[in-house]
Order: sequence, then C-alpha cells, then structure tokens
Amino acid sequence: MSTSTPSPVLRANGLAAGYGGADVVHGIDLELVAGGAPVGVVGASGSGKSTIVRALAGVVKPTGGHVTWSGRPVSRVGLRDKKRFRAQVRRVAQEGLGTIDPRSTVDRVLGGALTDARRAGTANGATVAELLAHVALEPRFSSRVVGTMSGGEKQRLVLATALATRPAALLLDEPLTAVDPAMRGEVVRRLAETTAADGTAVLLVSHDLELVEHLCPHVHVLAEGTFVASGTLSQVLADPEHPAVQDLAQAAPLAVQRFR
Ligand SMILES: Nc1ncnc2c1ncn2[C@@H]1O[C@H](COP(=O)(O)OP(=O)(O)OP(=O)(O)O)[C@@H](O)[C@H]1O
Repeated sequence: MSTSTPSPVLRANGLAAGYGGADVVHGIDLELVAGGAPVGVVGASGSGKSTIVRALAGVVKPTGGHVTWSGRPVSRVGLRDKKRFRAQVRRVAQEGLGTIDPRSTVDRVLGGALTDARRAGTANGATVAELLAHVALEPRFSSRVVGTMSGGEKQRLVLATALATRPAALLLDEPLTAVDPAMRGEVVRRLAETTAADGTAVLLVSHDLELVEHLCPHVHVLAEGTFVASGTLSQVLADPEHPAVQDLAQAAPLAVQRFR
C-alpha cells in the first residue's frame, strides 16, 4: 500500500466568499482529490452551497482564505492557463444550459465539446455516442435540437458536455433536479462509473439526500455559511446535534428511516 497521500486537485482553506462586501460562507475547508471518493455538501436553501461551488470554480473571488488548483491560487490563474483550468475544473450549475446554444443540435454541442477536449489535451478518443451513454441518453438524441429537449434531458446533456473534457474536478450543483427519480438513479450509477474510471474528483451539492447517499461516501452539512457536521450521511443523520442536521433529518424522514 502506498503511504503517499495524493495532492488535491482543488482545495479550499478557510474560504470566505460572498456578494457586495458581505460574506455568505466562511471558514470552509474542503479537499477534492484525484481518484478520491466524491464529496457531498447538503444544507438548507440559502446556506451558501452554490457560493462554495462558485468560489471553487473561480467564478466568485474569495474574500478570505484560499482556493487552490493543484497548489496554485485559483484567483491568480492567468489568461494562458484559463483554458486548461476550465477544461480541468468543470462546474455543472443549476442555472440551466449555460453557454449551450438551444438552436444547436446535440451532436454539434457534444462534438464541439470533444474538439475543446482535444485542444486542451484531455481527450481520450471518446465519441458523441459514448458521451450520450454516460448520461443514459439514447443514441437517437444526437440529431435533436437542444431547445426541443425536456428539462431533464437538457440537464443530462449539460452533464455530458462537462464529462467531454475528462475533468480532473467536477463540481455538480443540483445537476439532476429535472430528472425523474428512476432515471436519476441510473444517471448517477453511470456517473459514478465514469468518474471513478477517470479518477475525477467530484463535489456534489444537492437537496436530494438519496442522490448524495448514492454518490458520496463523505458529506458536509452547511448551515449559515459554515460546515456544522461532516462524515458519512448515515453518521451525520444518526447523531443530529446541530439544529440544521435536525432540520435535514425532518425534511427527509424516509431517507433517515433507511439510514437508521
Ligand atoms: N449574485 C448574488 N448577489 C447577492 N446575493 C447572492 C447572490 N447569489 C447568492 N446570494 C445570496 O447568498 C446566499 C447564499 O446563496 P447560495 O446560492 O450560495 O445558497 P444555496 O445554499 O446554494 O441555496 P439553494 O439551495 O437555494 O440553491 C443567499 O442568501 C443568496 O440570496
């Protein structure tokens, strides 16, 4: 067994971040390690989950502490390395299609993502059909115009686009809210396989405890901008010391029953 600990792809140390001069998260310590187990962040609406993801992705600048990418501050990634950073650290946000053109076809969108991956030097010869399979979309979707897809199909397309660059870190912010529970389970199963095979470090932010439980052996509970409990989801829910964990347990009684 190797004694060396792999260094994190992304690390937050005492991270504070917010908007308009007011911090909404503070004192956040988090590590995403290549080949490591996916990490989950759960917590009430407005507790700051998306803000942590934005800070890790370099979209929001820390007001305190540090976010580092392979040891370098994300806030100081220069123009020259921006492309590599964007290919290596992919954020799938809850805000919808992002930069994907709804008038484009799936084939063109995913083909373009694969071209970007080749340019960034991260491609592994994957095809559009393989990317579709990673998110349980059938091959017939390749000719579809993006704007005609259902909400859940679009979310799976966004995820496939992120997987195209074989990112070192994948930051998932409520990635499958519009996907029905049965299909969500299937997508997560495939996602777990793909990211484990590639050694992708995964962070999942979600209200869906079942989704978090399926993917993430380790979770942090966020309350008012700070982590108040950490461990496996069953450990955290079995000992709800903090009111935020009690709220979480009450909001998901079925999930809690299963964990007990
Ligand atoms: N662009 C912004 N400008 C000002 N305030 C913001 C902005 N984005 C988020 N906030 C505020 O920061 C706080 C944390 O928001 P954030 O989106 O990180 O929470 P969240 O835990 O992801 O919530 P949800 O589960 O509802 O998505 C909230 O009070 C929110 O209103």
